[in-house]
Amino acid sequence: MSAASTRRVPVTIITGFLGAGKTTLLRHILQKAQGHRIAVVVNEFGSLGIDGDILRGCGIEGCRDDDIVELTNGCLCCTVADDFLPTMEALLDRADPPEHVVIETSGLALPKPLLKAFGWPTVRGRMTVDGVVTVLDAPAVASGRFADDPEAVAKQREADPSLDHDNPLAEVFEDQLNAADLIVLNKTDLLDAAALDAVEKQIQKLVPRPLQILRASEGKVDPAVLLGVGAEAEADLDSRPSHHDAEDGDHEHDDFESFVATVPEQNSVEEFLTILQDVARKYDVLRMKGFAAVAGKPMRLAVQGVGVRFRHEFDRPLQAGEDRTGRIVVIGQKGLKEAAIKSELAKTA
Ligand SMILES: Nc1nc2c(ncn2[C@@H]2O[C@H](COP(=O)(O)OP(=O)(O)OP(=O)(O)O)[C@@H](O)[C@H]2O)c(=O)[nH]1
Repeated sequence: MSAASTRRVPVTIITGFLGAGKTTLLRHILQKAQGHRIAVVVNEFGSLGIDGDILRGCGIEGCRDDDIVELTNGCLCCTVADDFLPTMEALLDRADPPEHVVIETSGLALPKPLLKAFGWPTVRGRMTVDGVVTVLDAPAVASGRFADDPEAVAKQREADPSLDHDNPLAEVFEDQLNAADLIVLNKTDLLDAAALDAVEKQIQKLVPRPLQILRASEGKVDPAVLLGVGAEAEADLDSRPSHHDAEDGDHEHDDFESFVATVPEQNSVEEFLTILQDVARKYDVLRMKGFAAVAGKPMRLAVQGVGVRFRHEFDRPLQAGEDRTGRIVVIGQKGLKEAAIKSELAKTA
């Protein structure tokens, strides 16, 4: 057997909480890594296939549509055997298999079950996990979004000693940190130097072993660093503790909820953004993303919200006769008030 045929295809897993900047980072890598055959596997929670759309729309030369595979049938960490492994095998069995595979997990995925999948006989020996890259939203970490409230935890423990978190966000955050080979501290543009130093110290304390932390804005990290970690992470599972080790990765994400809300054609971008921000604030929404039409505008408006911080752009022309009803994915913690949010988004200002 030749050296080329025994070479294992390196895989990079990009994880990180909802809205941390995974797709932005991936897009940057694809733009900078021209000339390399990279296949991308995207998994979203509560999907309208938006991330796939964004990546396909990147206009990168040599990046073919079939190099971007979307897995929308639930969260990767729960659908490993049904969806994920067959997808990996199909990539490997292509006439021109990729040189590198990058997987963007959903923001709520626990990376460990995915890592374990690389020990399955059908892919073991053909692929290796080059590294798990965990993207962090620096201002969200700084604001304590993922930290437990110690008093609430103590109270909960009194009631049920088997519980160790009052904040499901903290649990996902820790699992994603514990699995990391490399951390990208993203959105550095939104914090000053002192706050960044403090966040970095906080993260160093939380990780189970010393890790390199790369600071980034708009996911701008050198692909050569990101895609050449050489960690062989699948062979090193024990040093990556997970809150769900005892459950053998069986994690139903029942701490979080998501739905798609339809929105009518809007009168103006500004008014629409105000509605979205109000809804995010009032109902503690974690993530919103989707599309809408605006009166008099021939282009589709794409909106992205992480908490109350929103961005928007007109991303593509709306076709003649295309439905001008918009659709927004809304994600939050369990108990999200779906009916109330849908009714607020069904109105225009
Ligand atoms: N200010 C600022 N915004 C950023 C940065 N990186 C990403 N964003 C914005 O943050 C939002 C979320 O970015 P995404 O790349 O979609 O995040 P994600 O982690 O892929 O999100 P999910 O797939 O929903 O979990 C978008 O509006 C981005 O434009 C950054 O460095 N600074």
